[in-house]
Amino acid sequence: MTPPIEPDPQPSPSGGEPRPHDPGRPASRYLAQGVTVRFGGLVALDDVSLAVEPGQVHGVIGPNGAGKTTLFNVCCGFVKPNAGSLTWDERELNNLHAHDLAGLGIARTLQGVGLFPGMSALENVMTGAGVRSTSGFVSAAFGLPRARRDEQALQERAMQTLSDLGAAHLAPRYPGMLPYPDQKKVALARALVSEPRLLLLDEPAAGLSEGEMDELGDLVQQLTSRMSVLIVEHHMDLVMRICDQITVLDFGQVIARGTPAEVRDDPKVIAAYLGAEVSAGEEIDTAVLESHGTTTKGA
Ligand SMILES: Nc1ncnc2c1ncn2[C@@H]1O[C@H](COP(=O)(O)OP(=O)(O)OP(=O)(O)O)[C@@H](O)[C@H]1O
Repeated sequence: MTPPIEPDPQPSPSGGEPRPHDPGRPASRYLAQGVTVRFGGLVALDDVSLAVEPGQVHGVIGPNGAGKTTLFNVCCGFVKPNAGSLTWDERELNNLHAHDLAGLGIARTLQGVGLFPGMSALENVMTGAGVRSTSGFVSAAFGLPRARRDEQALQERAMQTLSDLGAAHLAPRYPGMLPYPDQKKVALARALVSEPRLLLLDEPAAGLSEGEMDELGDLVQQLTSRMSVLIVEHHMDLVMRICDQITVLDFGQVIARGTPAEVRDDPKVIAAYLGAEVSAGEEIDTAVLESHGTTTKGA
């Protein structure tokens, strides 16, 4: 049986090593409870629950078609579940829409980077922070001083965010001119510029080289001092390295949850990836995982 979600557990940090105490640490918990999604006769998610604990990285994995993207889409308001609830800041998110996220302190990146082609990288990043602009529509429309000051501050913050990702040089360039990994950096900067408290990442490592993936992993771990992270990802090495907790889906159901070590050694997880029962305790053969819809570092 899948272990139940504990009422309010202490964070269980990656690899069992306690994270250093940080007074500015995030305090909110993101909960999905009993989420069910049907597409016609197909049950894509069946009573799925997960908890993203404050300041943790929570991974969602599973073979192809397991329901990972559907769960991600529910968490960011793209798909309305047939049953179940989402809770954030101890408040139930009834009828969540994607456009509500920014106001809730939640940001996301998608599989397709979705940058605006007619805007520079810097302008794209600035769009991610629109909600934090304090000047009203009228002052913006008439170019009043307050709007100009806001615009200036926003531009500086967007530049700083790009710079933090080592991407300041991309600022004036247009997405169509950028290689895919750089487009992903800009998309990540656009999510981070709003200073979210929860970051939802859908396959952020897709299309990245081994070195870029290492960099991404380090970055995500650094972000946990300011935010919690939910990540859907195929690259097993990355997931195992950076996640504190992992939820494993198969055929729309949670088949396991726990630390990377717990999940890696779970016979149900191994069987789901291999499509057959194998002996408990056997290491997941990463080459086999690859051929079952899960890629490893550098794949
Ligand atoms: N909009 C949709 N309409 C109908 N069926 C859908 C829709 N979206 C997903 N599905 C089905 O729901 C199931 C779960 O799909 P989902 O994309 O969530 O899985 P996944 O784990 O993300 O797969 P992958 O790793 O291949 O991206 C699949 O059987 C898929 O075909």
